[in-house]
Amino acid sequence: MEFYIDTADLAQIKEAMSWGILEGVTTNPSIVAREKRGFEELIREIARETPGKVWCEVIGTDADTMVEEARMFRNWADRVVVKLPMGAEGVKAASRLSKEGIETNMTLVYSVGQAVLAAKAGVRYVSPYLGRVDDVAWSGATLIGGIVETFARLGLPTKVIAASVRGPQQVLDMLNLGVHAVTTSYSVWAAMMKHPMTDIGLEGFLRDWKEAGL
Ligand SMILES: O=C[C@H](O)COP(=O)(O)O
Repeated sequence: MEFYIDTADLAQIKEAMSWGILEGVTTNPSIVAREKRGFEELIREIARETPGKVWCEVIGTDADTMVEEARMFRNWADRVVVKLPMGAEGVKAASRLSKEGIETNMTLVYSVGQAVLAAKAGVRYVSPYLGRVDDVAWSGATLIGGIVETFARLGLPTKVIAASVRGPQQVLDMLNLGVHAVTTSYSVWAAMMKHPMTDIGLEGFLRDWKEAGL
C-alpha cells in the first residue's frame, strides 16, 4: 500500500511528508505549471523535501525526446519515477527505459488493453484515472478493478496506482479493489484524517482534564 501526494506545492509537500505515511510526491505538467517556477529548480526542491519517490512527467511527444528527458530527470533527482503518456511513443520509450533500469509509470491509462501493453513494455506502474472516467459517465472503479484483476491473473509485476482520486471514500474503494498505490491531493489526505467525533471527543477530554485541575 503506497500513498502519494499529487501536488507540486512545497508547503503542502512539507506538511504532508511530516506525517510520515506517504511514499512520495506525484506531479503532472498541469500541476507543475500551476507553480509558475522553473521545472528543474522545482523538482530539485521537491526531491529535497521528499525522502521517497518524486514522479516527473515528460513533455516530449516522441520516444527519443522522452528518453532524453527521463535521463535528465534522473540527474535532478535519483529517486525519480518517469511518467510517460500512454501511446505508441510512450510504450517505445518505456521499453527502452526499463532496459536502462529507469523506473517508469504509464499515465493517462483508460483501458485494460492499454494497461496490459504498458506492463509488457516493463513499466513499474500504470495510472488509470478514476475521477476523469467517472466524469464522462462510465465507472472508473470498474476500469481499475479490471486492470487489477487482469494483472493478478496474468501474474504481471506492474503496480496499479489509482490517480484522479477525489475523496476519502474513493481512496478506500481503490484499496478494497486491490490497487497497490493511490495518489491524491493534500485536501483528500487531510480530510481522511479528520472526523467531527474525534474533534468533539478530544475537546471533551481536554476540558475534563482542565476542570479537574490536575
Ligand atoms: O496526474 C493525475 C492526477 O491524479 C489527475 O487528477 P485530476 O483528474 O483530479 O486532475
